Amino acid sequence: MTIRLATRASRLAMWQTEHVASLLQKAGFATEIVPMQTTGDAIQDRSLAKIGAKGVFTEELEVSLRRGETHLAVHSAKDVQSTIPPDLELLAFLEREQVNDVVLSYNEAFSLEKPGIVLGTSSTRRKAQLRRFYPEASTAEARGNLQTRLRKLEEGQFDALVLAYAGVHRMGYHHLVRYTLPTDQFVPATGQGSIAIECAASLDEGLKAQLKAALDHPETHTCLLAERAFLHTMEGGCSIPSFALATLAGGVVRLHGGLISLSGEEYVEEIREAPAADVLALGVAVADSVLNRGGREILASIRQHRG
Ligand SMILES: NCc1[nH]cc(CCC(=O)O)c1CC(=O)O
Repeated sequence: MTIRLATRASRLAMWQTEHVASLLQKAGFATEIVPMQTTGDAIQDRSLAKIGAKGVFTEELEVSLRRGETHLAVHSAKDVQSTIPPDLELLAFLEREQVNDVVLSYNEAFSLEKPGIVLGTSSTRRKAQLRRFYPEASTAEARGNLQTRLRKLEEGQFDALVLAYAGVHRMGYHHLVRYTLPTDQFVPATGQGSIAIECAASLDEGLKAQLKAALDHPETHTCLLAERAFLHTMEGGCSIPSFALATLAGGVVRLHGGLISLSGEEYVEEIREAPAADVLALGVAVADSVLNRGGREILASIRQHRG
């Protein structure tokens, strides 16, 4: 049968969806890719923190799943809101790519230590982390898809650009990487580097099982459940500078989660471990600990700041 795949039309989204299609073809399915524009693609002049809406990159895709026009929606796991409506379901997570944030520049001699540098980023988390760990640098807004951001870098709107390695690698820009930022300081956003597969809850159970077997990477899935439980408890979408990275070794999940104020000054983090069977409780426990040790005050000040 032919599996219809809903996707954003950006080059990164199309690359990811072609990757999903090739895995499905190996499992014997025919595929058809159905690209669509999302609110997040249409609005390029404001930062996502200001748009504020949940699911700006996912909603149109979810509508097509509900109407039965497509079987699966392909998302960057990072862009998927922490709560999925009950008539939809996250079926699979693809094997995670290297999770780090990276710094790209056309200048081979680019240095993060040089005073006065301007770094382009569109993420409140990265802005706050840069303020904390590189207080001498300043940041500039860099919204838009990867190609738009790279063009802004080429035009000299900033000295370097901070992005997820996953997208940079998939788009073939890794020759511009000057720094791979360490994940213990630049802890990534929930889901970074993985591709999430969503379907309607009503899809045939036998078909769901076959699709999941073709696409899901169980270790990544376990880690993503921990990170998403953290994000859900944190009550924040992608506009809140929270971070969470789970890793799995020997059946034990280690979750590093936290929250940082916009200035980078307030910083609360927690690292805990639990058996893979207890990932949901682990995500909740790490988030509760962060909220109770100053995270609530950070969230309140961010909300006040937005007005
Ligand atoms: N929010 C945009 C977004 N969503 C997913 C990726 C990169 C790919 C990934 O992390 O899986 C990006 C760009 C970026 O943050 O640099």
